[in-house]
Amino acid sequence: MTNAIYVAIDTPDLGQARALAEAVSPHVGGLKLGLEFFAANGPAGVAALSKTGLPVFLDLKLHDIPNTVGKAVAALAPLAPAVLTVHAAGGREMLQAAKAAAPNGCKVVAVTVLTSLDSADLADIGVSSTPAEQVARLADLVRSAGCDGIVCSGEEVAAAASRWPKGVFVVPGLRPAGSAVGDQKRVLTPAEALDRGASLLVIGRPITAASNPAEAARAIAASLASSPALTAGA
Ligand SMILES: O=C(O)c1cc(=O)[nH]c(=O)n1[C@@H]1O[C@H](COP(=O)(O)O)[C@@H](O)[C@H]1O
Repeated sequence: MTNAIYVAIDTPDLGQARALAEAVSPHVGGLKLGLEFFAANGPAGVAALSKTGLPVFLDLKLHDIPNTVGKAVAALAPLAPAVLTVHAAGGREMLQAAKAAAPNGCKVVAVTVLTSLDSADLADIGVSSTPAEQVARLADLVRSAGCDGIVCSGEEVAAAASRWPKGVFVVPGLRPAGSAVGDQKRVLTPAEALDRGASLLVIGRPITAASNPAEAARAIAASLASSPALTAGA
């Protein structure tokens, strides 16, 4: 059975990242390395964490003109990420360029509406749609551009998954009941997100900021064990 949990290793410290990855590895399906880790450690850091043997989700949320994004994805290809993120708002040609440059086996998923945003934040940037409407619109764009899936919150994943049966649905903004929400605004528990159709669960601070990250990861994995969707995974 696939473990759908990808732990977000959000730290600039390579030693700490390696120790965290090793501690939680029995309880997760992969590692998510994002901007904080990449800005400090670059491709060499990604290669170092790949040695844990866990699949690596490289979350750089690329968003630029098509030529630049295509070349950046090509430059990242030797790292053989299992999953790579771009921003759906980069538009169709950018999405096509990213997918065309991605290595075989790499899922290119596009961020729709960040889980740290709500309707008021969307209004601030000139988007009058609700997060649900905007996610649906961008999911259709991402699909028609030939990418593999989207990143959205647990609130939108059921609707998105019903419209795209073969899509990969990455869901961050996850909090076990009672844990601190922090800067996230559209939040669900990991089990709820899995039940609603998430294929991959991105979980950071509920694991990494816990006093015992391995135990936190084990408990979250156990909370998913009764889900009918347990076999879902990237
Ligand atoms: O692409 C992502 O992974 C992502 C998209 C999104 O909309 N929201 C979001 O929180 N993320 C990432 O998911 C992780 C969430 O971390 P925690 O809030 O600590 O669980 C961070 O690494 C974010 O960069």
